[in-house]
Amino acid sequence: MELALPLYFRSPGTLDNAHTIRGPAISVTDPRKPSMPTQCLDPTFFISDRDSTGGEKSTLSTLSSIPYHPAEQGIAQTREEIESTLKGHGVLIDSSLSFEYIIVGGGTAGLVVASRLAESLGPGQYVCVVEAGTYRQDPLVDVPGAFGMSNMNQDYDWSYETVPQENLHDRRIASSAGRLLGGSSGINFLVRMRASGPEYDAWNAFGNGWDWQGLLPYFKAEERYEGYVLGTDQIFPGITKKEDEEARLKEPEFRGHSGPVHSTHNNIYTDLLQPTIETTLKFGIKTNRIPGYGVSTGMFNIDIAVNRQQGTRSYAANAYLRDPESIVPQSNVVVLKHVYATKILFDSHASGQGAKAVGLACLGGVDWKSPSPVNSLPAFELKVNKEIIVSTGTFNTPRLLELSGIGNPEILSKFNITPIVRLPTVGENLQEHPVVISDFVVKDGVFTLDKLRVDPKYRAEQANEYYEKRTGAYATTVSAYGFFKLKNFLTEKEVEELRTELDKEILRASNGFYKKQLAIQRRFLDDDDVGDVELIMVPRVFASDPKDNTSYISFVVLLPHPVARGSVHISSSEPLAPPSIDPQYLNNLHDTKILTKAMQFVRKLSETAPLKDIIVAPSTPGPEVQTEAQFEEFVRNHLKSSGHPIGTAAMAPQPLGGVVDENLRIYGTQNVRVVDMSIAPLHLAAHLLDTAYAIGEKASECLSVRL
Ligand SMILES: Cc1cc2nc3c(=O)[nH]c(=O)nc-3n(C[C@H](O)[C@H](O)[C@H](O)COP(=O)(O)OP(=O)(O)OC[C@H]3O[C@@H](n4cnc5c(N)ncnc54)[C@H](O)[C@@H]3O)c2cc1C
Repeated sequence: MELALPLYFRSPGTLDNAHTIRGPAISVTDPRKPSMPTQCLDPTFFISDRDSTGGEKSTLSTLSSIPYHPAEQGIAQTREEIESTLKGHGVLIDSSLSFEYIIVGGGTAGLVVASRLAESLGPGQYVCVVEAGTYRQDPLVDVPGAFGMSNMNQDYDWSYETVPQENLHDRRIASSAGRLLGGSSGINFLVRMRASGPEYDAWNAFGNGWDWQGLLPYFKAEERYEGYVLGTDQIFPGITKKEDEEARLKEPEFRGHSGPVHSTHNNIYTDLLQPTIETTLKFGIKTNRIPGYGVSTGMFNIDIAVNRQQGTRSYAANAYLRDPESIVPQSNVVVLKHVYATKILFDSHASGQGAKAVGLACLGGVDWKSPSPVNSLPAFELKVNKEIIVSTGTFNTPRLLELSGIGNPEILSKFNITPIVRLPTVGENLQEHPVVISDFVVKDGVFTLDKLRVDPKYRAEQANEYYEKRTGAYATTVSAYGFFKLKNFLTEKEVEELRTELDKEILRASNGFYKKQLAIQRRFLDDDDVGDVELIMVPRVFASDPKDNTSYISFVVLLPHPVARGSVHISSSEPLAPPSIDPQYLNNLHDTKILTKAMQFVRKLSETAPLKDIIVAPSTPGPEVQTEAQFEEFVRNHLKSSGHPIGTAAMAPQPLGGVVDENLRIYGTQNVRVVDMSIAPLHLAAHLLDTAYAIGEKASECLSVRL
């Protein structure tokens, strides 16, 4: 039976009329699974006629091409709607009523703070969350197997680009950051992990008192660990039953079981896992049953942010807000969606202990795909009683601070912004993990997640399984992640050359903060508990334009501790103008050499049994890429952003170049804090989601409201 898309999926101009879907007719208000957004469950999402012809579209890209927005989500809020939301709380714009706290940015860390603050407020006291995006109950967010599909899509993502990168042949690099309620936790790859202990301890080298042991309770506070269905010893070669049992015994010390964000593991493992792990073991890269217990090196079965019972992404919006869909998600949290903060407003009469924030200037109703002129948008101001918490993420936080007059006076004066707080390092110290991806064609009959793309029957079965049980390939993401040392793939002479290279960078470092950071990174090179390179095995095509009926194995190489430091600054005083993002990728030999040699290592892995027994040929880069110079050229042409920027409002002493103190308060202000990944002073060998939640949890305590 062929079925046209239900009416509310239609979006003129975006949906090709010929693009119909096949499958059993299922009512969108199907009562069978009332606890779950029914839209997510409709198996017709996964079955398109284009796919069944074996055409170029994969199931997942079909998923991303469906304009799936319940009407209210796509519509920008008008001033009237914003006013009525506020009125519902007894708050009138322009009245003398004010919020106790305003959280700018309803993202990963921001929603933690909003939720925890709300727990401590009395009747009639409100936290206001101002979020530029909206709540998206949507398969591109909710379905775990759709990971990555919303990236660089303006409905979900700020979709930034860097300035041309000199060392990447002037390429501009696509740079994602979530623009929806839940922030980047709603568009990321659902990976959950913590860095190794010494890396958090290194933050304390900047005198802020933050370290691994101190952060552990906050990691536990955010986590609802659901455990394994299968024992890891049954899944990962190299892990014994005894190790598995010991890990379970240690769980109470390291795992949280009653926090809001779900954590579990995949239940489907492809034919690529065993050979990958057996091959990396041959290079001395051990398997690790307990990453997150203080040492996150080795290959491991990653935790994923999936609510196993519902089969959906667990993220800041649906974990920390009780009911993110309603206008009043939590009794004393007011969430303003589609509202963009343009400026923190300060009391011009305050003197003495620093600038005092009294409110926030906002624009409502921004249509991000084609923003109207600023003066035609509803503008309003919110008043704050206690504090403003800036949680707009590493790219947008320096933008908001600079637009508000907090930053380097030279940059501010270029855009005729009067400096309120002179902090020359706002927007500096940008650190980002560069990644390079390669993939290989695998032999026929080897089971990979490409089966969803190449096999319509399997796809239909999996869609039904997801609909019925919320399990199967659509509830599955990537499993095998690992961090390892340079010595695992380089000779001692090569490692020594890289140490020397880093020593030279330390001597060249232009300021004390950077010098100190590099000295720590130099120490990390000799610490077996801190990874120098990350390897992710993606069990499907990830780098190539896939061929029909062909399956792939992909490897992502990521550099956890780059030497490169970049910046993010405003490019205009016009509040909607995107910031100028300059990560300075590969501006040094150290980063270039490690990434190049790691790519060569991946090729070597592919030529080593048992991996080589399932591989037919390299696809991207192709077999013609052989020499170190050719691999380096490949890296320059293909390097991508990981979505892991940090550091633009670093937590460090002000004389050293810090923007916030150990309580995350911005120097020179009385009541403005930054709570997001921009406060991290030094990068981590980890994906950042859990750390962002932990920062939010700890910040809530800094605000003296809980524990
Ligand atoms: C594509 C991608 C994949 C990733 N994959 C993983 C992964 O699998 N695992 C992992 O651990 N980490 C991953 N990360 C990193 C991790 O998700 C982020 O580091 C973390 O979520 C950042 O949290 P945050 O609170 O700093 O910012 P965000 O979560 O990005 O929140 C910032 C919020 O502020 C809002 N905002 C910004 N400016 C304004 C303004 N002026 N007014 C109003 N609202 C505003 C934004 O819309 C957003 O909601 C990924 C990141 C990306 C981008």
